Amino acid sequence: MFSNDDLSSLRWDPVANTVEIIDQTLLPHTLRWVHLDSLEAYCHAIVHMQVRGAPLIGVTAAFGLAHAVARDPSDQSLRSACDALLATRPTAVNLRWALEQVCAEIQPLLPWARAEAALNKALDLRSGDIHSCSLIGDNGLALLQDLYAGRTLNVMTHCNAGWLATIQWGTALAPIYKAHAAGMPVHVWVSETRPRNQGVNLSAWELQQAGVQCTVVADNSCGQLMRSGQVDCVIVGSDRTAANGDVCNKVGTYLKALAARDNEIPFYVALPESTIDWRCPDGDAIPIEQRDAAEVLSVAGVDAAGQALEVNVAAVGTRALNPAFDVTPAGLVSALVTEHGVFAASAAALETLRLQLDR
Ligand SMILES: CSC[C@H]1O[C@H](OP(=O)(O)O)[C@H](O)[C@@H]1O
Repeated sequence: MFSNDDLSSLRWDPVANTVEIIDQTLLPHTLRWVHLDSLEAYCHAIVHMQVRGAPLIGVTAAFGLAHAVARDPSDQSLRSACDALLATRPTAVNLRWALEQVCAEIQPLLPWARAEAALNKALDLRSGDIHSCSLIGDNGLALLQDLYAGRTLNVMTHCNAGWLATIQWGTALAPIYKAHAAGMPVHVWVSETRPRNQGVNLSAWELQQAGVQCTVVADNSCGQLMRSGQVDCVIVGSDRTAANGDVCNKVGTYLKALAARDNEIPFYVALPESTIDWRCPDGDAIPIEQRDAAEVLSVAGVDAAGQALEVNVAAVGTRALNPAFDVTPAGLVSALVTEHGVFAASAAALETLRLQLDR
């Protein structure tokens, strides 16, 4: 699995000198690769969730900055491109992290040297993400093996934290792919994840492509599945984890963490170091993206003839609120699964990691 770029969510086209991304708003019904050939196209792709998922947002933005610098390497161009990309979505810290990584690399350089250095940095971040997510898979696999008792292991996940949210492997789904590859019988409860349906649209598609058994369930049925003993553990991703271990992830994560705690089920968060915000003291300091209410009031899909359509599910004039994320307090998280190992969701454990990494 993941032996080629066809199982990557973003690939570099050296001929066209642009990246190609999968337009995730069309999945699972249509798999379409799209060239991003302007800074506006990169920003549009992130704002409208053609690409989504914290690590993928960061890597995409890095290539977007490299694209802008290749056209105008001036300090002003660098600043305005960073501002435009940073303004696309507020919650996933990988966006800021990736832009800072590229800027740190090229700001000291003379303008004529910046374009190549920016592209090389973006390519490094892309390959680094693949490596980090593979290691997250290895570290998470050890936790699944500890839980495995000779029968199918039932893992619940929320939203999509698979390879579509990163470059390859994913974060929350990486241990599942590793377990499947190792021959462990594993089944995934895929929570649909209203309102953007990343679970039913993306995770279910990914897992089926990989031959991993999965069942889509309504978000609201997950508590009963846990209470009736049908869930061995929950694994989710993160968009920003604070220095005290609080986890900001797709809205609905907090409710699953509460149900898991009530049923004494391990609740794991899988994330790369790039998703830890060392400057953020706790979850209350994390900006929660408020998306268009229309996403709650309508559903997109295809009709019986396979034609794309969007239907309104509420009466005209109905009001809706659409927070895209929530914060799960560190005390509800059993462990943080990173590329550097498994850590307690606590300020002390993360401080140990920070010192280990010299951040
Ligand atoms: C591996 S990060 C995945 C993370 O990103 C998703 O948010 P969105 O689809 O809005 O970008 C969700 O929170 C996932 O857990």
